[in-house]
This record gives sequence, C-alpha cells and structure tokens, in this order.
Amino acid sequence: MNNLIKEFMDKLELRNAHEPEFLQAVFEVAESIIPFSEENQKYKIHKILERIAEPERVIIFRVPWLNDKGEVEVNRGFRVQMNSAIGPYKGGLRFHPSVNLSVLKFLAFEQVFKNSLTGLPMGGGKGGADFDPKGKSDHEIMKFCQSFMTELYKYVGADMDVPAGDIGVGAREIGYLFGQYKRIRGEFTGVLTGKGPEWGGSLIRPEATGYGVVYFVEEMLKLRGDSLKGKNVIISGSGNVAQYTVEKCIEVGAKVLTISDSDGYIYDRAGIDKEKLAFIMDLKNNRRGRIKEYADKFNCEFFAGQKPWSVKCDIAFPNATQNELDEADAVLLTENGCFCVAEGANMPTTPAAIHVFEKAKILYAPGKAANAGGVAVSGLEMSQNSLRYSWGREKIDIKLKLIIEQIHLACVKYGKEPDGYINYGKGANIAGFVKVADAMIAQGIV
Ligand SMILES: NC(=O)C1=CN([C@@H]2O[C@H](COP(=O)(O)OP(=O)(O)OC[C@H]3O[C@@H](n4cnc5c(N)ncnc54)[C@H](O)[C@@H]3O)[C@@H](O)[C@H]2O)C=CC1
Ligand SMILES: O=C(O)CCC(=O)C(=O)O
Repeated sequence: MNNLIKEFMDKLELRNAHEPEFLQAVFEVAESIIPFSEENQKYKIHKILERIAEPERVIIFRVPWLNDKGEVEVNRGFRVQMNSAIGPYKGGLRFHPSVNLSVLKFLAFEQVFKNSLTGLPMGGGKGGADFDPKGKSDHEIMKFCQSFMTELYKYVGADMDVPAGDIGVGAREIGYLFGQYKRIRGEFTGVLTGKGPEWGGSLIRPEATGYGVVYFVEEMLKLRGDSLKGKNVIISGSGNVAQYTVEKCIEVGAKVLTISDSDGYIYDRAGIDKEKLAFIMDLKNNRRGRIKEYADKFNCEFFAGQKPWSVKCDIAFPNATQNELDEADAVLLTENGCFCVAEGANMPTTPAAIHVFEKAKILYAPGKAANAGGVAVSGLEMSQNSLRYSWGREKIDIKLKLIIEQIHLACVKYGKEPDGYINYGKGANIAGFVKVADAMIAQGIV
C-alpha cells in the first residue's frame, strides 16, 4: 500500500476502529483519491478527503413499539447525515437486523459520491434501524414505522434531508413513514421519495435502480460494439433491485439464469421469463415468501445456503447486499468466462475480489455508478414535488437513460488507463469527488 494511503487509513482506523464496513468503503475511495489529490494539491491543502470521511452529523435514537401480543419491543434507529455540500442529505433507510453504525456510515459515504455522479443537487445520507421486518405483521410494520418517524421527523425535511427506501424499506414502509410525518408536521411535502404515484411519488422510481444497472451495462458493452442481447446473466437477490434488473434484462434479450435470497439461489436453465418474474414479484412483494418456492413451482434447482457465483455466465449482477462476492467467487467467475460484473447492490464485492476483476481486465461497474439510477429518479421525484407536477413514464425513463449515459462518460473520462482499460471504480470515485470537493472549497471550512 502506498505510504500516504496507509498514513490516512491508520488515522481513520484510530477514530473508527470498530467500523469495518466503513473503513472498507473509505479505503476503496482513498486508493484513487489520494494519488489524484497529489496531482491536484488544492484538495490536499483543504483536507477534503479527511472532511468527507467525517459525517456532518449522526443521529442515534430509541425506537420503542408494541408488538401484536401487546409486548414492548425496542430497536435502535439511525440517520447519518454525511455531506450537504451540493444539496440536502439524500439516501435510503434500511431495516435489517445487521444494521449498525458501521454499515450506515459506509452506505452514507458511498451515497455522497453516487449522488454527485447523478449531476443532480443532492448531498449524501443514509439511515435505518436494526429492526427485522421478516415475519412481522402489517400492523407491526406500521407501528414500528410510526415510532421511527416520531423521532426522525425532527431531523428531516424536503430542503434538509430526504430519506427513501433500501433493504427492508419499500412502498409499504414509505407510506407509513410519510403518513406519520404528515400527521406530526401538518404539511404535505416531499420529505421522502419512493412515495406512491397517487400521492407525490414519481413514475419509474420502483424500476429505476434495476433498469439503471442494465442501462449502465449497455453503455459499457456499446463501447466494445456489443450488447446484452443473447447474453447469459446471473443475478443475486430477489428484492426491488433484482426484480427490475430481471425485467429489463428480459426486455433487452438477455437470458437470466439465477436469483437468490438469504436462504440460497435458484438456477433456472430455461431462463426466467415474464410470467416467472410475475410469480417472483407476487412471492416477494405480496406473500413475502422464500425463493425456494420458485424452484418448487417451476421445477428447477435450488441451492440452499449458497450464492450463484459458480454458475457459468457472461455477466453477473450482485444485487443483494454488501460483501456477498469474495475473492474466491471472483476467481471462479473469471475462470468461467464472465467478462462483466455490475453492482446493483452497494459494495457487494470485497476489495480482493475487485482486484481480481481489475487484474483480469474485465468490465467492473461499481455500485456508486451502476446503481445510481434509483437515487437519480428520487432526485427527479424531488423536482416534481417542488414543481407540484408529475411527469409521464416515458419522459422519466429518457431522463434516467441520459443520466446513466453521463455517469458512464464521466467514469470513462477519469478511469481510462494508458493501456486503454477503463477502471470504472477509479473513474467513479474521481468524478464523484471533484464536484463535492469543489463545492466544499467554495463554501469554506464548515
Ligand atoms: N432500492 C434501491 O433503490 C437501491 C438499492 N440499492 C442496494 O441494492 C441492494 C438490494 O436492495 P433492495 O433490492 O432495495 O432491497 P430489498 O429489501 O428489496 O431486497 C433485498 C434482497 O437482498 C436479499 N438479501 C438480503 N440479505 C441477504 C443475504 N445476507 N444474503 C443473500 N441475500 C440477501 C434479500 O433476500 C432480498 O432479495 C442493497 O445493497 C441496497 O443498498 C442500491 C441503490 C438503490
Ligand atoms: O432513492 C434514494 O434516495 C436512495 C437510494 C439508495 O439508498 C441508494 O442509492 O443506495
């Protein structure tokens, strides 16, 4: 490791010793930004990376609620307000038992760069709770969301901090959170995105992250005179991002072989088609069942407790959660002929696995670029809320495509190496950094 990077990471580790995910996310960015700041001394003099790696504010709060048996339950809620240099804090809420400060700080840190890449005026934040929605009744979900917002409402607002969904927070939860905010504040404003289309939500927001990842891959392939048509694709996860990645892959003529949940993955050699996808959506979004049911229904293989990375493919989309693809998986993927990996999830690939992809010179699209379509359409939802207007589906899809094309171009601009290989990770880090860093310098030491 370069000495300057080591020195920076040692200091960061002293102050954040028990936050491995946060340290991992910052290290991945520091690897590109520290050499870049050496060549652009103003960023070094203004200690921009040191400042970006320190949240502007962290709010931690108690979330008490009553379960269906009338018993008191207590969870911990968080909001990490990471950076507001280019706009109000913006980023999702995650409800999952694994949520802690390290996980939310890594997500908020990534969000700063991602939001900057979209070209829209959004700062970075992330929040959530160590609440497990699995097995909870609708009523319990509502009680929890109401209690969570009863504290969070003090710190959010359409011009201050605008949360949205993430793992475990979808349309249902956004509805309950919005209802409680409106009740407490007595105002109907764009305080959250991912709202229902009848009450201020944007069309295409549910689809945006999954569609955006596929648009990003189309851009990468276009540069090589190739396309997704006829490609074999493997996908992990079966939630919001995975579902709409499947939908768009089918639409552009790729064959989707796998999807997964935390119990294991299904391998459908015939490929997932529209009817099978409708089954997955009903299973996951309405019946809230396990993915094994897909294998039972469509008579295909289910691999309990395993991830899909051993399945031979052209393109892989890790779309479930952080660190779900490690070095051994990366070696297997490249040996099996996979030539493109695009992250629908945030930081699904470990640093060692990223180095395998870079060494093999395969196309690797980091989450902060590839999955930025979701927050981009959230930004468009904010614009529509400010205008008190709603745009049509086609207009938003065109804007989404354009934003992804521009992110791709920015990655190429900053990520192209002397031998012609495009290091999308480096490109996304530098392109995302420059805009935030320049805004921070312009705004003084705050
Ligand atoms: N929803 C959005 O708009 C965006 C989401 N993301 C990221 O995409 C990823 C997925 O998020 P969503 O689809 O929104 O969440 P979701 O709650 O709709 O689905 C999460 C999926 O991941 C699976 N999963 C969770 N933990 C797992 C584990 N330990 N092993 C295997 N599978 C696991 C779940 O079974 C589920 O299929 C996350 O990393 C999230 O941060 C990134 C950008 C935007
Ligand atoms: O739509 C948003 O505000 C946030 C989406 C998100 O959490 C993400 O990009 O990881």
